Amino acid sequence: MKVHRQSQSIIVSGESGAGKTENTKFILRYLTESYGSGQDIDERIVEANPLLEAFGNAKTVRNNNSSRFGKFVEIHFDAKNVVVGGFVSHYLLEKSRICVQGQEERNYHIFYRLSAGAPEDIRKKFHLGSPANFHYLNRGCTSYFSTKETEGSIPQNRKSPQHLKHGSLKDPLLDDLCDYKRMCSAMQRIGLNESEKLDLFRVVAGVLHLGNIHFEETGSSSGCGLTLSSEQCLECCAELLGLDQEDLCESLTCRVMQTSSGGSKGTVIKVPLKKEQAINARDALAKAVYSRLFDHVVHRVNCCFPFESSSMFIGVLDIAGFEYFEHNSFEQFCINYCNEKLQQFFNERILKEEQELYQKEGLGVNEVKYVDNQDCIDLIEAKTFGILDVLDEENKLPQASDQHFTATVHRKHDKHFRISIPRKSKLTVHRNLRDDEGFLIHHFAGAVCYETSHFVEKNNDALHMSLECLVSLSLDPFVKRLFKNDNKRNSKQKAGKLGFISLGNKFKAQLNELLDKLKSTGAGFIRCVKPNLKMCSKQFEGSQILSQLQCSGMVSVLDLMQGGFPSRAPFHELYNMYKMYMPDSLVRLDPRLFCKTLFKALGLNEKDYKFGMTKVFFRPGKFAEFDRLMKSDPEHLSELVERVKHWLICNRWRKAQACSLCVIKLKNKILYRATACVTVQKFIRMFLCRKKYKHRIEGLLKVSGLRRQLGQMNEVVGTLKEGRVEMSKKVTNLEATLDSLNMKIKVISPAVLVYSLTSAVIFHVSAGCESEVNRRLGRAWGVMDSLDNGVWRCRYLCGRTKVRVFRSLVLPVLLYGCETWTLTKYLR
Ligand SMILES: Nc1ncnc2c1ncn2[C@@H]1O[C@H](COP(=O)(O)OP(=O)(O)OP(=O)(O)O)[C@@H](O)[C@H]1O
Repeated sequence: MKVHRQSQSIIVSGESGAGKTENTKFILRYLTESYGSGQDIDERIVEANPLLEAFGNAKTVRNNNSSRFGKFVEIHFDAKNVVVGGFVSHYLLEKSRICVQGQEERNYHIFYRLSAGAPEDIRKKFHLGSPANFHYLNRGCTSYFSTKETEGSIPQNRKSPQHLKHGSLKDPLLDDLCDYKRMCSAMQRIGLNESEKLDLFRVVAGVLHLGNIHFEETGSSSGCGLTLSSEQCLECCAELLGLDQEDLCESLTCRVMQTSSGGSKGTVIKVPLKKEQAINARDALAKAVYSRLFDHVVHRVNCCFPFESSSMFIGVLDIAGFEYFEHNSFEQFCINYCNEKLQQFFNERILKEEQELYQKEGLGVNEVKYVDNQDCIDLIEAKTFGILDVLDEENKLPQASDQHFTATVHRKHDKHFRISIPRKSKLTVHRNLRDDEGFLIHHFAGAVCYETSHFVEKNNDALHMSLECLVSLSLDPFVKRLFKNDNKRNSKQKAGKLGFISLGNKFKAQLNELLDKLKSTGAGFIRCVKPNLKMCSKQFEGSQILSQLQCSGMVSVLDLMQGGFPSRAPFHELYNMYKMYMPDSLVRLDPRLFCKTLFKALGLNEKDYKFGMTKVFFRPGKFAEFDRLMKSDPEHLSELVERVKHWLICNRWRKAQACSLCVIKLKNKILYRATACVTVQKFIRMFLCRKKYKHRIEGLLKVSGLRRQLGQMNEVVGTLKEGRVEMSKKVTNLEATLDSLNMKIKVISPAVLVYSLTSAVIFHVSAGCESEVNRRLGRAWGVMDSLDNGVWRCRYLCGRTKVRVFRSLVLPVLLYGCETWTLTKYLR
């Protein structure tokens, strides 16, 4: 960012448990500690993590501290590269976990940390107990993470029977009791006051009690009612969420409908819900409340490091990698879609753009093939036909069903090679699915079979109107605020109809916004690789590691790296970075020559770098090596400068000798084919006509013996065609010439290139007294180097032979335009 003056992003990716979050934390800490303002804003950015992790991370079978949401953390800097603030965007919190988890998994950490660590008064106030007492926790793992030291500090009545029987969970980085304290101090440090903290805890407890409300068929009607034991939970939940107890009960067991036709149009009626429907309503409410709470936590965190303006930012993206389980649902579908997009970005940035750059700069690196996944992205996100839009259409149908949606997807894409029916899966468990129960997508990283049951439900982010009204009119100002925007939407939503907010398309929009942002920055990638599935250190399972590298496109990248040059810098940037270490005589050099001279003098291995048209490219790690050499101690530096000077002179001399030989050889080789020719003599004569330059050029010709050499050159330039020489292009200064060469090389003929260069040199060498000639000489050699560029490009235009012609045309001019003794002086 400092060098390129451009915002940067770092995309950290990998499987669950590979280390994305840990590494993201290292990056954030590094940036804030190295470039922080020394004020508490730096600390706040780092301290936001324990809070976000408490609400958004959970124990899964793959990772004890798995982030169940994606985040993009931007650290903003001012013009002096000092941290001024931060901003966190979050993506796709896994909502299903709030209500149910796998047997060995847990709900979000906050539930357990609160149970294990909250002081007795909070515990009583929020009616908390052991995790085993809560329906939303007790179907998964109910044990706490603890260590030997903290195990004794957790009161027995807070531990579940599972914890008491099997002991606590162990992880060097997790401890629910300590983490509770850490989270509280993080809250304090980032500026949350006591009442804000309690608001968060109260809603968390409210969700737990909501889950304990159970229903039973009433028998008398088709509806259901609360079980007897649930009355107490209803009371707790209503109290904690600021709801009226009766309203809550009614909203969970009935749905308000408004008749839309007939004489009774507009009449509001209550339709009792069946037990299953009531359970769904309860879970939907719990998910909505918790996810709003999470949105609020992120929002609140963002308020802790505000900034008015910033010059640039470095963003770190930590988002779940490609996922494939035995059973894959809408969550995996979204996350894999996201990974397809990120992979495409990676391909474009690392492989496509890189190769295009190599080609443009003429490095001659072999092409690396990679799979373009645009077709898979289109399959998911294309308008009308894409799976996301098909799903939205299904959601809008009066009788939406997962089977109908699946059948439509298969019908619309029956010939698409990326999608097939579950029967085509290699796994038996998928082959047992009916055609309308799932689809198999061939992702860049492998085939994944998605089971489509609940896709329609999961794609809808809206709550039933009765429930939305209930919470958005809560007596608790905090809960009310969580649902503030919904209140406005309610007034527009028709009673009885489940409003529809497409989660899939919301995610698509978020993702496209994120990608636009990433594309506007310089991007770096960190691929985390999980060494084994056992969550233990120092064990490396080769085949698993290899498959992760293949999935993430690393194999193609390594191919490219092997033949490529991952670090690069434009000549002028290197020039600006190192000119302060060099004496004036070298600073006067053209940036390209300056760099070349340095590299040669330093004795860098020529395999480690390459000169392109505008940049110098390095093999991995070589730029750092070079930088270290340049920034070494002053004694070493002065020795280096002497070496640079010596190399420069020797090289010029060698070039001069080589070019003389070249001219003589060419003289004997080249056939004169052109009919209408313009000779060098002709254009020299034209310059002589211009009074302004006449005496200088004449003088120069005398001194340098150029005239004799020109005689030889006349023969050489037989290939220049008069009609293509653009005499009108007056070369006014060297830089302009080079600019115009770089810009116009593709449209002008090689003849013009030679003409422009030659004339530029004559102009400049002849532009002043002897010392000026010497000074200009440095520049003139710059032309030579630029000509090397020209030579490369010309290779494409007209082949090697003519390229040599160009070199030999210009070199003698340069050679005899300088005073030989200045060269030989150094050589001696
Ligand atoms: N650099 C590290 N040093 C020590 N332990 C690490 C490091 N990176 C990862 N780990 C271990 O691996 C575990 C998983 O890491 P992390 O939570 O960062 O994975 P993740 O890729 O973010 O997973 P998910 O996608 O599930 O969130 C950590 O809890 C820690 O135990």
